[in-house]
Amino acid sequence: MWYLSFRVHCSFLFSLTILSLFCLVTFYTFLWPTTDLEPQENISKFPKPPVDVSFWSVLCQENICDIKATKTLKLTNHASSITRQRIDELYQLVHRAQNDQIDLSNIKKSHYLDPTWTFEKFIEQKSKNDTNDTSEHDDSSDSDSEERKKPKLSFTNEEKTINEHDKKQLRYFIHHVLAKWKQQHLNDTIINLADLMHDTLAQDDPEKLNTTWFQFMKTVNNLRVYDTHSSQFKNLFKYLQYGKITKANEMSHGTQIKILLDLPNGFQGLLKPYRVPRNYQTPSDHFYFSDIERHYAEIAAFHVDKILGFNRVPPVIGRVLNITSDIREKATHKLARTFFISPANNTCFYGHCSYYCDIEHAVCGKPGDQLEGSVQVLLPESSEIVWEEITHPYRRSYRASRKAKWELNENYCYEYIMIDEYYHNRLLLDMMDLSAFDFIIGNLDRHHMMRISSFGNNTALLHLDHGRSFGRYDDDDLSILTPIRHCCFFRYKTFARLYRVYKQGFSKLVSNSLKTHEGLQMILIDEHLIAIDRRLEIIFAHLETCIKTYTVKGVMIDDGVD
Ligand SMILES: Nc1ncnc2c1ncn2[C@@H]1O[C@H](COP(=O)(O)OP(=O)(O)OP(=O)(O)O)[C@@H](O)[C@H]1O
Ligand SMILES: [Mn+2]
Repeated sequence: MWYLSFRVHCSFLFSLTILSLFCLVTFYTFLWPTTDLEPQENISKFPKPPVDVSFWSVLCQENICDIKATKTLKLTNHASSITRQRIDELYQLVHRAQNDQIDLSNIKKSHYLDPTWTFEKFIEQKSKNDTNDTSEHDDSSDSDSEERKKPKLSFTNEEKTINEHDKKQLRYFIHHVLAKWKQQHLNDTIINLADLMHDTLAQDDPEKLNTTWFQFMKTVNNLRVYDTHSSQFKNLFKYLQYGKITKANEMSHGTQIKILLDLPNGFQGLLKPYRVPRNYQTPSDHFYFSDIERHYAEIAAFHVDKILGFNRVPPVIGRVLNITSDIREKATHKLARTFFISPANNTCFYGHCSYYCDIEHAVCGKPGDQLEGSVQVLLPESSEIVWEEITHPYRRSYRASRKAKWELNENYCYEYIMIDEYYHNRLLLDMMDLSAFDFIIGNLDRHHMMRISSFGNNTALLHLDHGRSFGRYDDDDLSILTPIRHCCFFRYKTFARLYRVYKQGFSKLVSNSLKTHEGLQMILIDEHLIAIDRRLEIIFAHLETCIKTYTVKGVMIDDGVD
């Protein structure tokens, strides 16, 4: 009996040992991987250097308010070469010069630095060498068919480039021409889109005259595309953000997916869907022309333009859509055919376009049917409202193997822009404004400039298409400032506005504007906010260099445009 009890005890102890061993092994097997993760979690608490988020990995992230996407290291402010004090001094210099302007428009030829120099004679003399040489000026491989005839200017072998004397005279001539332009347009009446469309609508579609859309069109004029103080501006966002979508159609222009939404009360919106998260950085081996468009960049660009006081970006707001009820069920047959259910059971579509419109780069609802996007008010185009598309003279080559002319010629502004009468009006300084704006938002993709020619000569450039801006926050692409660096002309009024936002804290203003007026979260991560402050200083540094070379009055121009 004792022996039996001893054996039972032994086998019990034995089983207990085996069980404990089993538990220990199981414990380690299951626990090891978790404890293995712990150090990684700890590491992730430390700031990592900013790295490229690859296109493939980011597509797997959720596309609603992806603020959870790994936050990267806050960059320390890169020093620009200019101090706060110097920027203040520059402002004083510019301000004084502006109050002390002479009326250049009434100055006769005798006041030219060289009274024998005239623009006509200069062109005539230079054109002599040009007659047979067409290849030199044919930039058609860079651009789509350019209908406008550009002036031709070439130089003899002995004189490879424009000489210093002619450059000086040409600069003076530009000041003179823009002063004259200011005089001619000082009393221009402001024209709005509603007035341009009124008569035709009254005849063909009188009901449209009573829509909120028509009311908004009254605030889109030749100088700016909205008025922040108007009730129309405030109302507009309700339609873009919440208006019931009645039709979803693909927009045929452009190279990436964009959906035209029919909204209530006559509005139409241009939807750019979520593609990548806020901390996406364009891979450094990607060219600007293959960069994927970002909905948050469209939204951020609108706010930056508004804070800078240009008011040239048609209003945009973020919207959370239901991919099925807002898009699929309202889609045209052509668009609807590209919808499918992904292996993760999400509704997706890819549409038709030349970049990223395939099943590998589909736009998917996630989580569930939800999809974020930017919705921009669509401005009309009709027989009364004619748009003008100007090939940007500083456009990039859009080829990996080729550089554009402006990249190889430091005198490009003198030889191609200043001599071209097409720029002898507000367009020249609108282009400088655009250069500053594009530099701030990091937009390399300004292939064309758009304006509404039905407004006449005094028509502002519209700032459209910023889907490829905010591509990098750790790099400032100085080449975007080439028009300013080459031409060294800038508007007094723009300078004053840049300085005002600089003093008030540029990124703070942008970030407040986003917080107050934008529904989507964290449109610009801190790294981008730091970058825009830094870039504003770099613009001042560029202007300082221009001023050192050409004096304040040689650089700053008042063409009457606010
Ligand atoms: N808000 C708007 N109102 C009216 N027309 C617009 C608006 N936004 C864009 N467009 C028109 O649609 C065209 C294409 O839009 P957008 O440039 O945004 O597309 P994209 O795919 O980026 O084009 P690309 O690849 O050629 O740069 C513009 O050039 C302009 O003519
Ligand atoms: Mn584009």
